[in-house]
Amino acid sequence: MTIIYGTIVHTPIKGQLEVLLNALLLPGDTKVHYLSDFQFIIPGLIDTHIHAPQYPFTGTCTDLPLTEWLNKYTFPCEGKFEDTEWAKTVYNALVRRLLRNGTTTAVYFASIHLEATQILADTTLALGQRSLVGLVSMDRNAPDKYVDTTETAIAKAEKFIQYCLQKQQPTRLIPVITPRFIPTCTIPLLEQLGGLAKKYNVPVQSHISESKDEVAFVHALHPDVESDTTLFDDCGLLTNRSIMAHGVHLSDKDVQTMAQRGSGVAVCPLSNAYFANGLFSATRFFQQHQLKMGLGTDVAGGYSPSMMNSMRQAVISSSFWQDPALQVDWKTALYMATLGGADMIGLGDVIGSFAESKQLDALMIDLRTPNSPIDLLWDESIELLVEKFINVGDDRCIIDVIVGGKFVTP
Ligand SMILES: Nc1nc2[nH]cnc2c(=O)[nH]1
Ligand SMILES: [Zn+2]
Repeated sequence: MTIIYGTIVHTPIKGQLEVLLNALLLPGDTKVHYLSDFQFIIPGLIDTHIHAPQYPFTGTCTDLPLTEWLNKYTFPCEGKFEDTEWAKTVYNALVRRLLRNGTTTAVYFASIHLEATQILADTTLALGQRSLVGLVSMDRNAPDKYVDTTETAIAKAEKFIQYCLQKQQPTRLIPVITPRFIPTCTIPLLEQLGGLAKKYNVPVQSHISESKDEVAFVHALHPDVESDTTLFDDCGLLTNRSIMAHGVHLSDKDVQTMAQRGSGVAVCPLSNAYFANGLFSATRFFQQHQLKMGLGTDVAGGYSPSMMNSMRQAVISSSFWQDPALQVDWKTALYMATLGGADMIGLGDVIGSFAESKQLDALMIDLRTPNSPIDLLWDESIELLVEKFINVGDDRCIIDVIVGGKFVTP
């Protein structure tokens, strides 16, 4: 058995940091880790929205509006995952990179390929990352080489769900129904995916009211439909396990509907800065509708695979609201990246904060590690140390990564 003794920091209540000087009991070997004054433990970070097959072009190609970006860069890159060797190479690199950056749970969009999506699921299990994985469904408005028919899309989605369920790892590997977004899905496809979500009681993910061009595209396809929200709802895709990315152009009525269904938004502030043509009203939607929310990187629409950059961008972008009451502070960003995200993805009883009844997903942080990006020049309270880590720390400060009580540091 391993005991970690030292400072533990988490956000059990939105906007509030709790610091515990305590001991954590871990199943495993028989060592005692005593943390130094510059080390502390925080919950593992949860990326609630990331596109695994877009990892090769992360950090480039953000020069076009969403629909042009999809056609020029994204669909061609995702299409290459027909090649299973390529999928193994990329997914192995990605999952390691995410673990190194403290992402202990990730909610993935894969591609339309069954084998490559199974490889992503296997890779997360093998490397010890908790994951929710979706095989992408689309049956129109995509290149001929990278699109399914309604029938093949449904058959693949169902096969992938069965593949994951048969692994019997209900808190480790969860299959997700994944209509890409409304423009690439016919209504029969959306309805049948809603049927699968119900049949297997699995989560749903998609993109919702992301950008001006996306909203216009949906309006051109469905002039009589009020919004993405009403169409998803009509197709049975807004459940208490629905994870909808972006939501920058949701109306209050949409948010009310989502909140009533128990659905949540994966807020992706970095990619919103490039594609969304607006700011997400996180604080207002939480206060007025108690909307569930997590944070996502949205790689590669977001240029960074690190959730630290998502947290920072959540704070930075919210500073553009004139009203200080609408801004997001770093503690709230940490909450969204941990317990907020856990609640939204249906794992709030399992991970996201420290409690005896929960599994232990945690990061060991060291601000005095060799090569640390942080110079500590005077005495600072633990709260200031955590704030410094959130704002200027990086993977060099994350010295250990623990999932389910097991060290999975790459
Ligand atoms: N950001 C983003 N939005 C989308 N909408 C449909 N597909 C995508 C995608 O891959 N990334
Ligand atoms: Zn996305």
